[in-house]
Formats: sequence, C-alpha cells, structure tokens
Amino acid sequence: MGHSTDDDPLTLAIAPPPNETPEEKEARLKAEAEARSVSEKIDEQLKAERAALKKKKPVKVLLLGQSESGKSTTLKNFQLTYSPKSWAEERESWRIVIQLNITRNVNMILDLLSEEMSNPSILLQGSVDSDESDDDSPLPGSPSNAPLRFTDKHALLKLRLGPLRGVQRDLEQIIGTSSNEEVFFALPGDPQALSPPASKSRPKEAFIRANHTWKLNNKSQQAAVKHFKENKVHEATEIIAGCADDMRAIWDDATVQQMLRKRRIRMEAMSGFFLNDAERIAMRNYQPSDDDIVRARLRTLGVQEYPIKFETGPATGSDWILYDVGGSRTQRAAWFPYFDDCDAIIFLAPISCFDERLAEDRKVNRLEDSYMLWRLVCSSKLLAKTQIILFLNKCDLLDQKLKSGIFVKDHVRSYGDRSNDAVTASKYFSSHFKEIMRRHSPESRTFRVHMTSVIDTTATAATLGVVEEGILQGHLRSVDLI
Ligand SMILES: Nc1nc2c(ncn2[C@@H]2O[C@H](COP(=O)(O)OP(=O)(O)OP(=O)(O)O)[C@@H](O)[C@H]2O)c(=O)[nH]1
Ligand SMILES: [Mg+2]
Repeated sequence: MGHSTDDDPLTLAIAPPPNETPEEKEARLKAEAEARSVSEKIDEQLKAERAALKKKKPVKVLLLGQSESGKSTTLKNFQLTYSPKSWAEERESWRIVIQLNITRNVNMILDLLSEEMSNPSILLQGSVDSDESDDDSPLPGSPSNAPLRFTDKHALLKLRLGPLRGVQRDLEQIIGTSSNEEVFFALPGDPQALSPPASKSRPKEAFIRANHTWKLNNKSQQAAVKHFKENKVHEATEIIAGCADDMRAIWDDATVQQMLRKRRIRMEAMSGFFLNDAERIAMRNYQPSDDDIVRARLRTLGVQEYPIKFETGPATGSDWILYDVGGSRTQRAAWFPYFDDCDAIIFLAPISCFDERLAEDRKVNRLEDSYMLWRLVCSSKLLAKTQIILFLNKCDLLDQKLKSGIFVKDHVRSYGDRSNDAVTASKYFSSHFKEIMRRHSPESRTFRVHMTSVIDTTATAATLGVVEEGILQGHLRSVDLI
C-alpha cells in the first residue's frame, strides 16, 4: 500500500541510497541531525529577533467609556504612579483648570440664585429637574416645599461674587474653548460637533484640545501664556483670592443649601467640585495637590496620546502609550481607528450613574449607555484578541447615593428586592456586564473586572499594579505567538 509514498518525487529525492552500508547510514544520520540543529537555531534566532522588536514596541492601552466615566482620571493615576517626574512637570498647568472649576461652582450657584430670586414662583411649583436624576421626587432628607427666604445677605453675595463671571470667561479663553479646534474632530456633516453639547441647567465644561495646546508647548503658545500670566491669570488669581470668604459664605449658607436640595442638585457629587476647599484654592500662592489634580475636571476632545516611560514598577524602562478618548457621543467615531493594534482596553463604566441621563441626550440613561458601549467593544471583531479590563467606577459615589436613600430598584426594574447597598449593587451590575461580554464576544475571553473609585489614588495604584502586570503578560504572550 506504500504505492503513493514510494512514487512521491520528494520522498524519492530524500530517500537513503539503496544498499547503504551501516557506516554510510551513521554518517548520513549525523549530517541530517546537524542540519536540523542549524535550522532550529536559525528559527529560534529569528523568533528572538522578532520578539525583541515587538518588546521594543510600546505597550498600547486604550481608555474607553462614556463622558465623565473617569478615563482621564485613570490616565492621571497612571502618570502619578508610574511617571512621577512628568506628573510633577504638569502640576502647574492644572492650577488654572482648578481655578476654573471652582469659579464655575460659584457661578452655577449664582445662576440658580438669580433664577430663584427673580422668579420665586418656581419654588412654589416644587422641584425643578436638576439634570442629574430621572425622577421628580425631592431628594431624601430635603424639607417640604418651604419657601426660600432670601435676604440682603444673598443680594450682597451675588454682587460681590459677580466678578467671577469675568474670571470664568478669561480662564476659559486661556484653556481654550475655540470652536475651530472642535471642527478638527467633527464628524462629517455633524452640526453638533461644532459646539460641545450642554444642557440648559448644566454648566459648560472646559475641554482638552487635540494637540494638548492647553499645556502650551510651542513658542507662540508659551508667549501667549506669558502674556496671560502677566495680565489675565494674575488678575483672575487676585479676584479669586478676594472672593475666598464670600465663596465659603455662599456655599455654607442654609438657604442656598435648601435651594440645592429643592432642585435635587448634589454639587458635591458633580465633576470638578472644589467649594469645600475654597480658602485653600483661593490663596494667591496655591499649588494643586495630587488629590486636587485627580479631582479636576477637564473634558477630553478627540483622542489624546500619552507616551509614558515607566519610571517604577515591574515594567520599569518600558514604553507605554495610553490613548485617552473623548467619551461624549460626538467623539466616539474617533475611537475606532485605534482598535487595531492595541494591547489592551481599559473600559470605564461609572456605576453610580444608574439614575442619571446623558448630558448630550437627556432621553438616554447613563448606565444603559455604558451597557451599549460595552456590548459594542466586546463584539468588535478587531478586538477579538485584545485584553479588555472593566473598571466599574465611581463606587464611592454609588455608596453615597445609596446611603442617601436612593433606591436602585426605582431606576433599574430588574434589580428587584436585592439589598440596596453598594456591594450588592456593584455585583449585580458586574454580572450584567459579564453576561454581555459572554454573549457578544466573537471568541471566548476572560472577564476581568475591578470595582474602582479612581479619585482614590492609593487604592487605584494597587489596582493598576494588577492591571499593569496582566497587560504586560498579554503583550509578552503575543510576542511568543509571533
Ligand atoms: N467621586 C468620584 N469622582 C470621580 C471618579 N472618577 C472620576 N471622577 C471625577 O469625575 C470627573 C470626570 O472624570 P474624567 O476622568 O474627566 O472623565 P472622562 O471619562 O475623561 O470624560 P470625557 O473626557 O468627557 O470623556 C472628574 O472631575 C473626576 O475627578 C470616581 O471614581 N469617584
Ligand atoms: Mg477625559
């Protein structure tokens, strides 16, 4: 039955000669073994060279998730933990962002005060939608619709804090809210992309532009900063310093607090809230702490590339590139080109947002939006082999929210009669994300999840340690597979 093999030209060519003597056979086998060994060595060398090349390639990590999910904050944690030198260099740049954040906090209160003082009938109609919650019931613990009693003190505070409106305008100009920059990222034919979406009662946010101009890297930008430092920034710092006591007074005022409760606005839970630190931040020589920087809010536009040379940890010396994306709807089309060729994705889902709506589309629940995005990422064929790590973020806010008496089951019907505590709720949300991954991944993959509050830099450093190791291993495994 050896017919076909015996006739095969290759078999015939490499067959031992007929009548081979034992000596000849031994010599032939030896020669063949040597040839095999040389060939294996060459293969190994080629593999090692390719592996070395790949190892030199930076580890690429993409941060994804809806707007305000905590992507940029996670990036800051990476910088703080693994690249402290470059973190320190950027400290000063955050000062004006934080000044802008606190100025906005005050101006938001002033807007609400003006509305209430000029139109007290609003009060008698009960609560007004604050943008932050789906239902119209007053916040637990808020008094009944008792009328707000404004006095001369409020009129005076409004007057004295008035200059902060000009400060906001100046600081926004310095950081850069030019619509031209946004056009750069506009989706073709998308008129919304020309102006950042902002709902009626939500303060507009500052945002990072595509080319990091807010960090002011080139000469003309540096000249512009110098100019502003001599003029506008100095002026803004002086005005803020002069307003320190009044900022504190307006925030501590019982009527203002009552007004916020009536409107179901929890300013403390809002991004970039700094009023509890007014005196410190208002100081003329204010230097942002690490914690301040992590809490500062600056919206991201487009896709920002952050090369990080690891200065500490097991990956010391290695180069990583973190891609931080804008998470609002008009920004999402820019994500897809980055799906190709990335080692890992860290997906942020803020689980405290189960009762909130998207700023850019008030019809959409934020948790539902996160589920939808997660499904999209899990089902992407381009990402079939990419490691995906889920951060169920803002666990601190989830805990506060549930303790304040807000019930998950009132917003997520399937939650049923489960216990209304943060651990049970986060496990419940986690199981939902896991199921989506299981159902929609093109190939089976491991569900890696971390419960996070990424403003907690110590806890986040520990989480990043685990994540870093996992990503590195994945990177090296892919090297072995070349
Ligand atoms: N309390 C609390 N605040 C958080 C947490 N994570 C982020 N934040 C705050 O939420 C705000 C928004 O976070 P960002 O990291 O800027 O959100 P982002 O996902 O980058 O948003 P875009 O750039 O708009 O896509 C910031 O002010 C953060 O300090 C968290 O776990 N807990
Ligand atoms: Mg961001």
